[in-house]
Amino acid sequence: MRYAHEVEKVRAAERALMARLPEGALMRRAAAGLASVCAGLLRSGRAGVTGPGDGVYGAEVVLLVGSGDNGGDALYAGERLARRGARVTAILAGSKTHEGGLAALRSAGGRAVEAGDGDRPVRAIEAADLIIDGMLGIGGRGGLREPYATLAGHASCAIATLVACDLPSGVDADTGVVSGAAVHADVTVTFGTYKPGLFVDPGAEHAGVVELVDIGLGPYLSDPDACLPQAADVDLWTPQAQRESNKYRRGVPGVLAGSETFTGAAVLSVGGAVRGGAGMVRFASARHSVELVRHHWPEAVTSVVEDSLSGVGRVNAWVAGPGMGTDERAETLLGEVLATDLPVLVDADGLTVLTRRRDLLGRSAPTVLTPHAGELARLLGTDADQVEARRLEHVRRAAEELNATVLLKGSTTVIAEADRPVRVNPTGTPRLATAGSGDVLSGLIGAFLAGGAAAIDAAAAGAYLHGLAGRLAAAGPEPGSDAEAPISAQDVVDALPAAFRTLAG
Ligand SMILES: NC(=O)C1=CN([C@@H]2O[C@H](COP(=O)(O)OP(=O)(O)OC[C@H]3O[C@@H](n4cnc5c(N)ncnc54)[C@H](OP(=O)(O)O)[C@@H]3O)[C@@H](O)[C@H]2O)[C@@H](O)CC1
Ligand SMILES: [K+]
Repeated sequence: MRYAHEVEKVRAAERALMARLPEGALMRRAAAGLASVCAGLLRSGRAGVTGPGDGVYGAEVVLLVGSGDNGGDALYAGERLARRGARVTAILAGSKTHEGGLAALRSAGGRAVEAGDGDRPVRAIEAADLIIDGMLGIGGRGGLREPYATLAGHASCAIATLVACDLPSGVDADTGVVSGAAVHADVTVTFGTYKPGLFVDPGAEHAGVVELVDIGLGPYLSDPDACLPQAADVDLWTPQAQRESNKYRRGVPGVLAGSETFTGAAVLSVGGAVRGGAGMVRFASARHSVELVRHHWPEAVTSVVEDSLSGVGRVNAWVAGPGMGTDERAETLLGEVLATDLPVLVDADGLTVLTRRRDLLGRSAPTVLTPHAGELARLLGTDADQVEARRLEHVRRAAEELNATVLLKGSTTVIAEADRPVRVNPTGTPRLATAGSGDVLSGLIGAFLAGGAAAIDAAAAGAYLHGLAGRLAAAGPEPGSDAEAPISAQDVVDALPAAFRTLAG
């Protein structure tokens, strides 16, 4: 798991640690880590001069330097690279410049130009092998002002490898929100702890590959605000098929989905549950949906239901909502599911019913809600645009107000439960924005809930494997190829076994 802390907590830890260290020591640690990553990039030939040598000697390095300590880090890192023979040019963009850092760079042979000095900054950026973005770090607020915005544009278009110091300038550290221009980095070297904005789009997408440099903040950091699960975590959260396990031990999800008119959602949701490792899936719906599910998934045990689930048989968790409609019948059946003391996942039409029946959420068993931005906006009585713009804030609020584990789908899927760090899913792909993809996710999470996983673990594992299956389906079987193709929700179902296999690897 990777853990992220908001700015306020980073600052508090920084103060506590700084009180024990000589002045400037922390900045020098950060700069040493930054310089070391940059030297590694130059050495590997990913950036800069190729041929014999260490890749640093003779490399053209440009520093974009802002007025705060982020600029200071960049200047001290530039000093280190200059001492190893790099030709370092600092472009001074702030109203003031970190004096110690600038003096150190100059003493190592580096030079400085003002951002407003004609075309010299642009020429330096165009000639660079590697650019360090030291304009703004955790002190940045709102959209980038000039000349930062213009420099961010030039640097992001340059052929040089672009390394962001602590975080890409223009990305909000706590939320990942980008308002206007921002640096689009290849690599971000972040200090002490990850920042939530590096996990969540559009910030995540601007950060590129993120490298964490340990500067000793760890013991002084309080609880994290967000975390990014890794394959090993997901492996722990997915119920393992023990050798002795029979189909009941692995857990039986019940899927309440589809209707006389809408059948596709039901087929896909059951598909997610079957491929999620459920020993057996019980499916309850209107006759037409039942017929289609029996045809596609003979392994499901089906029941035609009207206005009661009494004949469905024993289940360990419920998935309710995909394609089930929003009429009175749907409301009655959803009410019956939520009145049980079993874990329940509610998705799609089920969420629409909940907008008018919030009272159904007054339960003590685990509840997982899987809305997209529009559905969450309706549940919270706000606009979808607001939810999209501030996803972390809204998912946290929803978990508190709705008494549930809330998984907000989208460019970055985020999962919240009261009093816990938000889990951010690292595996999504825009290719998953396709009809029926969410239905697959609901069944998959349902399988994990039925297998005994805690609600937040089931949701995070489901999002991870679903995203990975989407990526694998889009990439196809060609190893090492970057080519991708559009995918259908059924392709995601079919790629789930391959996604599971990567966990073992
Ligand atoms: N925490 C740690 O443990 C460590 C932290 N370290 C480093 O310190 C960094 C934080 O430094 P910091 O506090 O000086 O803030 P920083 O990001 O450089 O910028 C502040 C300046 O930006 C300006 N400004 C703001 N918004 C703007 C905008 N939209 N557009 C344009 N300008 C804008 C604002 O100017 P003002 O609005 O006041 O005029 C203010 O002067 C941190 O990210 C890390 O790199 C390491 O050295 C060691 C360990
Ligand atoms: K930066």
